[in-house]
Amino acid sequence: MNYDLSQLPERTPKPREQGYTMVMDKGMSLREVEDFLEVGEAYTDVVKLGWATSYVVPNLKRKLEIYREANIPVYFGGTLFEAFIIRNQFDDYRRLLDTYGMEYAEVSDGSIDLDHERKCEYIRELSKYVRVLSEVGSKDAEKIIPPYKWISQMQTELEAGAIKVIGEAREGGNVGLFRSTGEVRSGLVEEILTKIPSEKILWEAPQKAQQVWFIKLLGANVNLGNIAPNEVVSLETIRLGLRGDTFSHFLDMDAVDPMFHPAAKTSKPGTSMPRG
Ligand SMILES: C=C(OP(=O)(O)O)C(=O)O
Ligand SMILES: O=S([O-])[O-]
Repeated sequence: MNYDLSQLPERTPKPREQGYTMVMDKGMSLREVEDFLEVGEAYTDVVKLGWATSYVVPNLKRKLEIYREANIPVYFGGTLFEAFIIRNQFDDYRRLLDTYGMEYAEVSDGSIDLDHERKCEYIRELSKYVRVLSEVGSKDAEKIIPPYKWISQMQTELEAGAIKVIGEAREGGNVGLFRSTGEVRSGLVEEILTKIPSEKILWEAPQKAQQVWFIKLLGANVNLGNIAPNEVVSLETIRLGLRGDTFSHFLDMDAVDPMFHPAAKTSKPGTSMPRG
């Protein structure tokens, strides 16, 4: 960090198992990746090449090399996995992972109806070769999966070998974990957390209000995903309580200047905490 500041929540150091930031690259140029890494490298744990953009982007090999040089693992979006599966090309998908030297893969069923036992077989098979992130939740806003199903799918996918389970939100943050307005399905999240340890879950939370909600609930080291590359530094400040949204959240009120104690605030108007 550039200077000292007290009372910050402790962030897990890289390589992290917890406190993950998963960034979504939906087609950045090589130069954009380099620029992004200049500021985002320290705060990025894994990059997803969104859905099937890896089929289309030029210079894919070089792009993967640049991320590799920065020690940031990359995986192809789950939609690409689904695009191979629906075409009966699972063996081709495995070869693709091999050809590009991928160390991570996502197994999802956000756009297809996949028998759950079969999904677990794919997780078991791929986890022999790569670290598997499996995703629960549909991309279809009409398909509301009840909490008990989220939980049983997450449990069985972790048992099948997934290192983490991803909660679906899409790039917009308006399905799966969220309502169409972007509001968190808080009852769903709280119910999931009664059964699945939060360090095993990577919550897709592309909108700032969603990131804030999870950080307030689960702390600075919650795993968050589908973060836009140009939001990574902002997210880090929110994790640290250095943006208005979480400004007071991590402070020990006994250690702050008494002028800013809530009691002082009510008795002396005009000395309230600055918002920023
Ligand atoms: C993020 C998305 O999907 P994937 O996990 O396939 O990248 C999406 O469809 O918005
Ligand atoms: O919709 S819920 O689970 O808050």
